[in-house]
Amino acid sequence: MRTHVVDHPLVAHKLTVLRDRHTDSPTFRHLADELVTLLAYEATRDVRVQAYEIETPVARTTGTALASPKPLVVPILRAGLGMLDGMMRLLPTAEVGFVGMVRNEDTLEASTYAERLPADLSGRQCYVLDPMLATGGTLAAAIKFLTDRGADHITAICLLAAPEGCERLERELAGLDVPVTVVTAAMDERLDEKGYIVPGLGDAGDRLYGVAG
Ligand SMILES: O=P(O)(O)OC[C@H]1O[C@H](OP(=O)(O)OP(=O)(O)O)[C@H](O)[C@@H]1O
Ligand SMILES: O=c1cc[nH]c(=O)[nH]1
Ligand SMILES: [Mg+2]
Repeated sequence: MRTHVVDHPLVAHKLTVLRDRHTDSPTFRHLADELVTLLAYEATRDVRVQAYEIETPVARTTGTALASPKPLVVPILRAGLGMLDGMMRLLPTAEVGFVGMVRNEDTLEASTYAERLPADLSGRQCYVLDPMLATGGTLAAAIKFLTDRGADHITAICLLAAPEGCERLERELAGLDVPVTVVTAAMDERLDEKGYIVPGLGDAGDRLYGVAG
């Protein structure tokens, strides 16, 4: 598994405002949307393309188009939904699948409450959207959903990651022969005793939607 921390002054600034506890939900949603588009630019460097013939006003030429089958974008509900528009801005023709997962705040175990994914994902690139990679339980389970259906290339886009989550993901995906890359705006220090990322930004779903998670 590869982890790519995007190092860009605009990413760092927007993340700073996102973290600020005084940032309200409308601003939080707007910034999360902008950040995802910046991260998606990096995360799609290896999106599959195919040759595509066109005619310019001057001459015929061969360019590229997204290869078929189109990539699948998978927001992990709730908080991943706040990243969907920012991703689709760059991949408007991608297909979207949904997985709803919630972490039990006592056991920190993730469980699935909704899932709408194509049954067969063989040969598909998948872009998983989840703002927080904390213990790694949610993302590990979501990625297994996709590889069990045949996905052969996985990129997770996160706003924040914790070292513990990356290590767990590394362990849980070790035997997998599918390349998995995590693209994140920052690698934070650690998790606290409640499994929250430090310094983090709080509970992403609550920050996005203004209600208790
Ligand atoms: O890496 P983990 O330890 O699994 O934690 C990360 C998950 O925790 C939060 O989800 P939460 O369960 O709060 O649901 P929500 O997205 O609906 O807020 C966040 O949105 C991630 O999905
Ligand atoms: O810091 C954290 C950890 C898990 N989930 C969140 O939303 N925030
Ligand atoms: Mg939450």
